[in-house]
Amino acid sequence: MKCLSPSILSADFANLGEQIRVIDEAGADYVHIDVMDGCFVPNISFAFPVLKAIRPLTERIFDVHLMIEEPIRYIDEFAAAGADIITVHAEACKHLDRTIEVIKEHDILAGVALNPATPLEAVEYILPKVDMVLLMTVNPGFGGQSYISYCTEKVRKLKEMIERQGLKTDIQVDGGINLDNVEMVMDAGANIIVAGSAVFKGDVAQNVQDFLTLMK
Ligand SMILES: O=C(CO)[C@@H](O)[C@H](O)COP(=O)(O)O
Ligand SMILES: [Fe+2]
Repeated sequence: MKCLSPSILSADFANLGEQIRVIDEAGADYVHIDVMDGCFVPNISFAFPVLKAIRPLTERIFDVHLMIEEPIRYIDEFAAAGADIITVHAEACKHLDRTIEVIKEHDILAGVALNPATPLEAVEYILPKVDMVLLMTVNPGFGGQSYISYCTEKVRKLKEMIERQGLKTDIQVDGGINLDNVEMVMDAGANIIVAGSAVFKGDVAQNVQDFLTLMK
């Protein structure tokens, strides 16, 4: 199944509720929520109060990407705030397996994210326990950056690793995805597409529809 997950990091925060309504009505499957702590990444975004405020506005899947050190400390709160998927960075967890177990205790989906330069071996043993692997295709921390080209090969290799293990794990790509490269990453094996600036710059509803057309 292919899904579009617009990243609200690039939304107009003064009109966040309205922008969520627009992506929902235009047919976006997920809402990608980037949480940054100023420690794991050199930027700070938002957390529980924002999730709680927007949760009643849409029934779309809340796809929460935690760019925070030791996320195990906050899983319960993100689950209570309405997350449907919680993705943690392998690089940020001292005990990745335990962190995934804690997410699963909430009966929600668990994802593991890797920075561009982190080898795929970091997820090899945890793959059977996770629902999704998020491959960062830019260095995490900011929207609006350019896609790192070596990541296409990484998506392909991850797809092979998943198939070798007989799994159907989702592959999410995140960073620098636009209408010009979305087909390339899907051909490589990605099926959950995050797009921030490419959705929220210009006509948001039209951008969502254009992505969905290419993703059919
Ligand atoms: O996690 C992140 C950045 O750290 C992303 O989700 C970005 O928010 C994607 O934005 P674009 O690269 O699509 O503009
Ligand atoms: Fe993200």
